[in-house]
Amino acid sequence: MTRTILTLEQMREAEQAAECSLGELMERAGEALAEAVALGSAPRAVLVLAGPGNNGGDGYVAARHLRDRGFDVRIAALADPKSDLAVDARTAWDGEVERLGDDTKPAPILIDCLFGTGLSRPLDDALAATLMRLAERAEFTIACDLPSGIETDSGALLSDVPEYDLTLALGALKPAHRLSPAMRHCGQVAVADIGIDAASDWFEIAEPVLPPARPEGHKYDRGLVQLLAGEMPGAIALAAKAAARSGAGYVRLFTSQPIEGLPDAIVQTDQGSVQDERIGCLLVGPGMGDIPVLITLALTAPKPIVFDADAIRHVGDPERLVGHDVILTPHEGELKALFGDIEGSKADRALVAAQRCQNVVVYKGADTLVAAPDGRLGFAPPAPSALATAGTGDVLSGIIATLRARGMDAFEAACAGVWIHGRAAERAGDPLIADDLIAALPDLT
Ligand SMILES: NC(=O)C1=CN([C@@H]2O[C@H](COP(=O)(O)OP(=O)(O)OC[C@H]3O[C@@H](n4cnc5c(N)ncnc54)[C@H](O)[C@@H]3O)[C@@H](O)[C@H]2O)[C@H](O)CC1
Ligand SMILES: [K+]
Repeated sequence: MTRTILTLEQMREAEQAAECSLGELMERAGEALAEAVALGSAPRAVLVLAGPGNNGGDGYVAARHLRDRGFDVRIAALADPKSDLAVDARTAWDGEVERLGDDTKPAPILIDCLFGTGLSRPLDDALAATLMRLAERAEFTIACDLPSGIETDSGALLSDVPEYDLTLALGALKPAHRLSPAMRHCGQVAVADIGIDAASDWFEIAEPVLPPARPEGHKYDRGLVQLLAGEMPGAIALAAKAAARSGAGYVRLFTSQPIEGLPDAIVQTDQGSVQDERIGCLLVGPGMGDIPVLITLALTAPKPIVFDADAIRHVGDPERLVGHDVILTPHEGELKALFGDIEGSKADRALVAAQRCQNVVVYKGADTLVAAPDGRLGFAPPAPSALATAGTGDVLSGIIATLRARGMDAFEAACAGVWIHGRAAERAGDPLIADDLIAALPDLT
């Protein structure tokens, strides 16, 4: 199921538009938090850290529900509640409230309800140190909505942040749950349905529905991926194999020198035209090197194109791509080479890039994003860090080119490719090499 991602502003609007009262939202949030803890542990000692805002309010509610479920609950508060909702939640808790500090004793279960989406500045050093110490001493750590210390829209760490076992996102995912560096601190991320129902163009990329192959179809129905080789054969060979193993009907490589070791089914030729109507998608860039004329050639083709790696660096001006049907797959350095410095969070940068070239941009990294010029933004679910090895990007471009050639729309193909690539990495294990990803593709495509 696709999970919606809401910014701080959208979250506040959604809260106001909710059919129930804000108090009811907080009650559901606290109850969901207690439920999540009870699912993960038999009743035992719990320490709830409560902040001054509504995140703290959720903590008082959760404490009440956990005590009802037989947990031995302590609350340590940073300060008295400031918001009306949090005051009400505090009042409904008839147990003791400790003052949070250096001498706060740890417990096997730690619930962090210090700050959520309202965090506006770094935690004080002493508070951050206390949080780190208590998290280290706990066996099960859970963050309410967000780990405290994280900026919700950018995913930046404003101070030291523990790595939690579980983060319970309230109402919807926030950008920080799927952006680096914050995402690595969230642990497993579950979403609690508290009655907020907001639409957004931002979402977590989910398992794709791939186009079925027609039983009576021929090889061109399954897609002809046309690759243009450049100076270095290794990268384009990986992309070609990935394209073939992702279910392309036909993979053809224009190359002046045959590349050794490729399956015979991948046709290598120095003849042919990018004008061939049967081409489903062109792929240019892996191993291209310094042959920018390949970009000019590809842009004469009347068909969709994937530009990866060196091709991105050689486009020159993003506006050159306007009016063409292109998917760009830059990592950080390539994005900067083509678009220069763009202000804002990674999400902002991805969308600005897509706007400027009027095409789909797959902005790669530990937190890959897929941006469309119309404002849609897909956030990749976490993928193994073992993907940070040479050649994995070539494999991704090969997968995306095949999905595009199989008839998927550019944004859908890019999102699906990113999802499949991440799952292939999970299957390949750690450490992996790019070839291991290719071996995992047939089961996923
Ligand atoms: N969105 C929903 O539908 C619901 C969200 N809930 C929870 O409410 C928080 C957001 O609450 P808010 O009061 O806006 O913010 P916080 O609790 O995160 O903190 C605000 C509070 O803290 C002060 N502050 C900010 N940064 C610092 C700092 N570094 N040091 C000290 N103090 C700081 C700030 O001035 C405010 O006073 C959301 O995440 C959910 O957990 C509700 O449950 C209802 C449903
Ligand atoms: K929190």
